[in-house]
Amino acid sequence: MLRATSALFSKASSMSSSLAFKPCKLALVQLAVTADKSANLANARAHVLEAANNGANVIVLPECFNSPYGTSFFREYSESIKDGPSVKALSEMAKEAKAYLIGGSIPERDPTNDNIYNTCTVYNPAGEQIAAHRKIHLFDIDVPGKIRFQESETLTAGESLTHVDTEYGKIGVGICYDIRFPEPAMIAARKGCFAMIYPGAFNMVTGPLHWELLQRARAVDNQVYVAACSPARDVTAGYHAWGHSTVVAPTGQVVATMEENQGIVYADLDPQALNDFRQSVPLYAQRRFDLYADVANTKPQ
Ligand SMILES: NC(=O)CCC(=O)C(=O)O
Repeated sequence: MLRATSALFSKASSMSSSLAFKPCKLALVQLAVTADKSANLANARAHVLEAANNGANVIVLPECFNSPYGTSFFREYSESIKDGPSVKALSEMAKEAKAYLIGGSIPERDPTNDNIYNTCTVYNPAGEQIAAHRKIHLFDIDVPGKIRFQESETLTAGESLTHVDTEYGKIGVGICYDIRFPEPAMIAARKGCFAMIYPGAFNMVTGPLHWELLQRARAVDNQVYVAACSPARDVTAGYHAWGHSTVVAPTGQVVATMEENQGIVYADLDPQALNDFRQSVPLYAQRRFDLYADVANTKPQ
């Protein structure tokens, strides 16, 4: 499904923030993930090359694409992001595809402290690892009778925000539950990122409620592109991913999405559309940080 960004926002005015970035084609690979790590890597490679053959310049894989998603699997599947088999495969894929690769996430074991992180590594078209984002908000929820998941049983949270320079412009990266927190997306946008990209794996309870809503919220709040890339749903697995990998425009409109099966969704990211909307609705010139700069020091009551 592809919908064009509305022409409603094509008028320019002078009070705005405009971003210089180059158009690019984004591909989200909604991968079918199994318990076989090598098979997952081979499947990822085939889909990354397919996306590149179809003209994608920036290709995204899902959260936990090389391992089943579950706290009992993270340590068993974990590996180093310096020289483990998954990062080697990702680097080769990016090089072969001649595209930027936002490599979903993998369970990372840090050999210096034995901690396990949920980590997204990013590669340039030469296959060089140019960033690593460790999920900063761990997915710990308990919806009685519906879903309880506690990443913190085995994972450690990351400690930094991630903004990646590419030849198309700067991209902010988060992982799944990170999207629930507006602040990292806002900071990324203010630092000049034109897109926030989230490998993610929502579930059958919160997916229908919030997956698209959160992407649209982060996009419209910050007037940036937002994309979230899920694994395909596997009803035989312990965790049933929602699927529905989606791209949202800076207007808040869904420009590309899909259902729950394995596949690739594409979207053209266009600086003109972003800048036109920022000129029509000039939030960046209108913000009142004099009234709400202190939000981080305001304790919830
Ligand atoms: N893998 C995750 O972080 C899942 C997040 C999720 O489902 C949510 O509701 O938030």
